[in-house]
Amino acid sequence: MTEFTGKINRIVFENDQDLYKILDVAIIGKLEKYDREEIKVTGSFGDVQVGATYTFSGRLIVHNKFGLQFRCDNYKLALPHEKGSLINYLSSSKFPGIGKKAADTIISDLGMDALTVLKEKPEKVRTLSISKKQKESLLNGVSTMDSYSETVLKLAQFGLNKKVASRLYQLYHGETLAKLEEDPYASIAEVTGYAFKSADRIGSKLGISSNDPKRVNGAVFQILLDEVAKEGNTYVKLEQLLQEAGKLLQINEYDTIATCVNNLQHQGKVVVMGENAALQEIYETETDIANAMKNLVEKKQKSSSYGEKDLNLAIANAETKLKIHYDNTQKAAIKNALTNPISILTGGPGTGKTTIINGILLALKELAEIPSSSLYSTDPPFLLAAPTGRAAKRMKEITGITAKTIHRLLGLGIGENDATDLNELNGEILIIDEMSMVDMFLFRQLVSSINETKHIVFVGDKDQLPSVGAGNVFADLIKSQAFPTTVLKQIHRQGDDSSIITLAHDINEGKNPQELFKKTKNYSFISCPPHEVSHVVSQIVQRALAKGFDPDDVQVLGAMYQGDGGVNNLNNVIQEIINPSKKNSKTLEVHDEIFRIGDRILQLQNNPEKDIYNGQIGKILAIDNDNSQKCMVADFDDREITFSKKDLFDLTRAYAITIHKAQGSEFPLVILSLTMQNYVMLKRNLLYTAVTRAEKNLVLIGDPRAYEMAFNTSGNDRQTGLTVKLQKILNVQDKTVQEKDSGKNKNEQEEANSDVLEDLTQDHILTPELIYSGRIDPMIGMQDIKLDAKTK
Ligand SMILES: Nc1ncnc2c1ncn2[C@@H]1O[C@H](COP(=O)(O)OP(=O)(O)OP(=O)(O)O)[C@@H](O)[C@H]1O
Repeated sequence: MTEFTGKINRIVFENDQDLYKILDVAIIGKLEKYDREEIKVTGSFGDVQVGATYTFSGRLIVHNKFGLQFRCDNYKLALPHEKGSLINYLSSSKFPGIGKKAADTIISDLGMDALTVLKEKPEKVRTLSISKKQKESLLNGVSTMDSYSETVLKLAQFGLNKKVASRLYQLYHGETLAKLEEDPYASIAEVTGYAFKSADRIGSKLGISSNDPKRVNGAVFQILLDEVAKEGNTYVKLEQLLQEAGKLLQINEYDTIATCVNNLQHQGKVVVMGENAALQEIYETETDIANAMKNLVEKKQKSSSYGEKDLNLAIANAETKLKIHYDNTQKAAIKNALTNPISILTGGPGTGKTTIINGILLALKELAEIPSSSLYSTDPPFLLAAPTGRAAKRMKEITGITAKTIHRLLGLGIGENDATDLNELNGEILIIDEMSMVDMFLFRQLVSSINETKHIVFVGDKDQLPSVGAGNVFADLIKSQAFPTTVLKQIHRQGDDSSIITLAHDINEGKNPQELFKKTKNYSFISCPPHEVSHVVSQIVQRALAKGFDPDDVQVLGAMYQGDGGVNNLNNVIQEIINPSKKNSKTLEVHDEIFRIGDRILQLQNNPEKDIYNGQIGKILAIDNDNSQKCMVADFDDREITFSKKDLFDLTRAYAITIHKAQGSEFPLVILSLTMQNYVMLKRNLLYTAVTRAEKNLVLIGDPRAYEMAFNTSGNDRQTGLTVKLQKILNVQDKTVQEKDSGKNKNEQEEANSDVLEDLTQDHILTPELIYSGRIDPMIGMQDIKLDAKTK
């Protein structure tokens, strides 16, 4: 470790995302083994000031391109040592309101160590004969004197790693320690990696007691957050919340926990509705969606209504153009789309969803007399979008009309755009495909960006796995019965691949389980124990390649990353077969994974800037180890995308991927592995989603019991509140009553609607009094636990 003092001449590079900076520093005194006057210093820095002097510790390194640099691990502000400089520093912009005279007073009263003294004993400020405002300014300046290294060191003593400490610093700057010492639990979820366990390490060092409200609040908050992030649920049963919080806190004072739930409610962080509790933000997301949907439905009057005769004629013309005959359900779907402001289309593979989208567009073009020139322009009146690039591409291929990812359509995450600056959506029609993949947050942004669209059609397969992000929007929209919905059941796809489709529909309907284990032309089952999965997979892959399959067409799917038969291990095995290491070939190593040129890769996060999305598959074209900003180039759907070293954390190899990541993609040959190691995940919608990824061939391997279990366990059971909110706000139940009681006048009806709105925002929030008045018993379900403890 070397140390030197220097003055920052300028900040050459800084990054908004983290604290990494490159500084141009003039050396004061000497830096060992370096004889020039200036040096580039790199590392993580807080709010360092140009012109200020710091002591840097670290080591000299040789950068491939830029030569000798100083990599700084730790640094400290070097306070001015002689009076003139200290006066200049105190009267600088860092301490607004303090001039040379006040600076002189401070030094005369507290000496040359004034700043250190004030940092350690801020109360000494009282002894100074300067104004109140100047005292405040002085203490402010002192508290934010760069303390990044100090903060990281202190947080390391609390067991926080540098990454988390840096993220906290980025948020709170010089006040990080003060914030955490005041309430370590209040920052849970503010930065990635800082959860209850981290907060609790600080809490216990600070001597915060186990039932301290701050600690209890933190645990309650953590349980609610986990429920959203891990389970995708938008609320938790109060009983479960109290139990789990008790477990996390290791206390059984459930009334204390209930009081804290109420306090969080008063603070506007949690909402209690009946016997459930939700994070305020999540509750509001669902409420916003319900409100936006209501507004869209109310624009009904503005949506064009076409006569039955014209509709039939337009559909018949579309049939002629496409050379098909729509069955009656398909025709009903097209009519639904063209006569309602919002409609829904759901169906399994091969039921004709894409063919119907085409029909809707062809018929609408004729009915609304849209000229072809505007239809095929870059800004068409028909807005087509899907959550993945792949699905958008398919829509475009089939309809010929521009289709975008939802992110692109909204301009989300691109450039400076934030949630308040989204594109306004206007057009004759908006069609969203692969709706099951859209989570509640993206959906809220989508529906709140719609300005004038006469028709909106949501298309998808409600029985697929729900979105990766929280909520179960598509299923909830359908369940609410608030929108005309067509459920397609008839399979239209014919040919070699149809046995897989029949199997998929059987799985979905829970019919004919024996079909899973049959050997057909398109699919077969191979039974093997978990420790043999990787061997069997490698045999099948080799056989498929020998039979002439293109390596890009072979996709292995699993349920989990870890374990012998997990996706990570399978990637190692298949990479060695499909893309083995060659002498002198360039490789990149990230997180124990080796990437080679030619590797198939998977993007793990949405990256609207690069226009690549979670679940998208690409192929590595080039690797440059010496260029950290452009270390990899990969092909994603015929576009060359450049990756920096940091971007690589969002990539993994894609020879084997999880079923969740495969949503929205299809492959000619799918090899699916399921064993009882995947116990917790074995649900029908997982198996159904996996099987429907296979276009032509499917090999099922693993434990037959695992397949049976998945077959017999219903899925799509997220706890969400959207259905009820939609039904209330759109008065779904009352609609039937209204039909019977059509005598009700308009004013009465409007009154009823406004009651519902009120009910949605007010009545569902339980006050603490209500909890204690017996509607919610904070001890619900706890009796058993106590009993258990006693019997033990
Ligand atoms: N009414 C019909 N008559 C004849 N063929 C049809 C009809 N409807 C759909 N098809 C054909 O069935 C096949 C599947 O249709 P389509 O691709 O639209 O289904 P999908 O629901 O979008 O399926 P997937 O989700 O698997 O892509 C296509 O080849 C399509 O041309």
